[in-house]
Amino acid sequence: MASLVISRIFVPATHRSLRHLLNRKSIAKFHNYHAKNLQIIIPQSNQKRLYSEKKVFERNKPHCNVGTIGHVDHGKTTLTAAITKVLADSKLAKARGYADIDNAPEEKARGITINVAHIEYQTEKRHYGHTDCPGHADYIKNMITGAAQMDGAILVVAATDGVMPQTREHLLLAKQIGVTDLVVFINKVDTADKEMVELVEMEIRELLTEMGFDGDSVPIICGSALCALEGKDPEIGKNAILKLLEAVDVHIPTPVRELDKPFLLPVEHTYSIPGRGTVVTGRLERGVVKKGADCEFVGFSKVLKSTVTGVEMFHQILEEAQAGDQLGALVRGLKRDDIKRGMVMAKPGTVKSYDQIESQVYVLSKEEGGRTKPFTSFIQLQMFCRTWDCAVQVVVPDKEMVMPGEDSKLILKMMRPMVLEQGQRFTLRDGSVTLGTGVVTKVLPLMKEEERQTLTEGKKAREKKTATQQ
Ligand SMILES: Nc1nc2c(ncn2[C@@H]2O[C@H](COP(=O)(O)OP(=O)(O)OP(=O)(O)O)[C@@H](O)[C@H]2O)c(=O)[nH]1
Ligand SMILES: [Mg+2]
Repeated sequence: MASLVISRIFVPATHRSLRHLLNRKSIAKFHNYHAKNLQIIIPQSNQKRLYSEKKVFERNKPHCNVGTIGHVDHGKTTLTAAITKVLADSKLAKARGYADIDNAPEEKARGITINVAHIEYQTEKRHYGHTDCPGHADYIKNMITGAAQMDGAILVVAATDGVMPQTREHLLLAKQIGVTDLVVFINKVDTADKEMVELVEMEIRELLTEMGFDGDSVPIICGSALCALEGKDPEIGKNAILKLLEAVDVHIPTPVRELDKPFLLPVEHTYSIPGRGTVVTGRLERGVVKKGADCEFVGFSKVLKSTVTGVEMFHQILEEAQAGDQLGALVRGLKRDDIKRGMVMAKPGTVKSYDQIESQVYVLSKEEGGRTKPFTSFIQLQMFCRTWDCAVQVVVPDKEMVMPGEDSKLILKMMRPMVLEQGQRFTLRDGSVTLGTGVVTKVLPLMKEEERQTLTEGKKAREKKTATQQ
């Protein structure tokens, strides 16, 4: 609910301590108002100063990207909040409340996570970027993008439910995207008895082995995120969280980053900051980005040139962003609407868009959550890669049809050209079903205009047909 604005405070440009002034509580106290009912207006000139007063990020520990995955309502967001709370006690994080993480109005109303959220914290050993993924089946698309940024994952399973459909699906997707290192947290042990927790642990180990993870040696920690968040029962609360973090420190290795390659950042979000310009965020896939670097945005049939005028990580200024960093880059001369999620920000001239590829795809079996029936050429699917997704038409080159559970060569014709490279992994979905996972084996020359038109017309005709059938 929007709060009633009972006063507007104009922060003067000449004030000496902006940071002090921007403390809502202190202004409210000074003016005798309730802090919630205050609107603070900052002139543009001050916003620039504010930016320059930001703390500089100290790179004194290795950076690692982790995140929470698992079935809806098993406690991923509660665990994320609990981790920051426990680490805040030793000044290694800023405590983030549950509502602070799920902060979109629809998320609050439905009590579920829809968008991925990025949170920062540290242990003694490493600095972490943590992605809290949604569990609900409707938001699998956001989960795929979220998991694509992780170096390792924390799988959350509620002891009250055990393994559920999205536990399986998330594990499978994580594996396909290339997240192979895992730690498991069995949550809600405050409401389950000991035998039940043991059963759930066995069930998880079995599932992990079945899916090709090392089920016997993946660390499984039991606890209650809610108890940790509420400061109750330290054995299953705070101490369990500390055990979990230790397991993450030890079992999720810091990946070797490709620092010497030209930089590439798949754009996850774009923001417009009044008085400053446009900021793009995402995880730097490779290379190093510095203030002043020339860059190019490629994708959706566009190539836009720009310059990076500032780099930040979790609201702190970075001298230089390195591969693996979850960063925000301020870019010159482009509007927020010019850049779209799914584009790639790269060193000029180093990446190209393609609309046809040859690939090798593993088609999931029915038991793995895939299709029940085989498919033939001309099926239309949705391809997910980095932060973009795009409709594609399939050509099966050397056989009649592809059965679930099979490995096959496929040619994919995309509705629009996007940045792709040989060796890149992707996921194919058919409506709400994950059909398969593949790797680009060869990029093909761009389609001719007529061919593209037939493709888009075919897509429209099919869409019309399904609409009339419904
Ligand atoms: N009893 C108990 N309840 C818990 C615990 N952890 C979380 N919960 C409750 O479980 C419900 C779901 O928690 P969330 O953290 O929103 O679950 P989630 O996995 O983030 O859900 P999605 O993001 O929507 O997939 C909330 O009502 C929590 O208060 C726990 O350790 N014990
Ligand atoms: Mg959540």
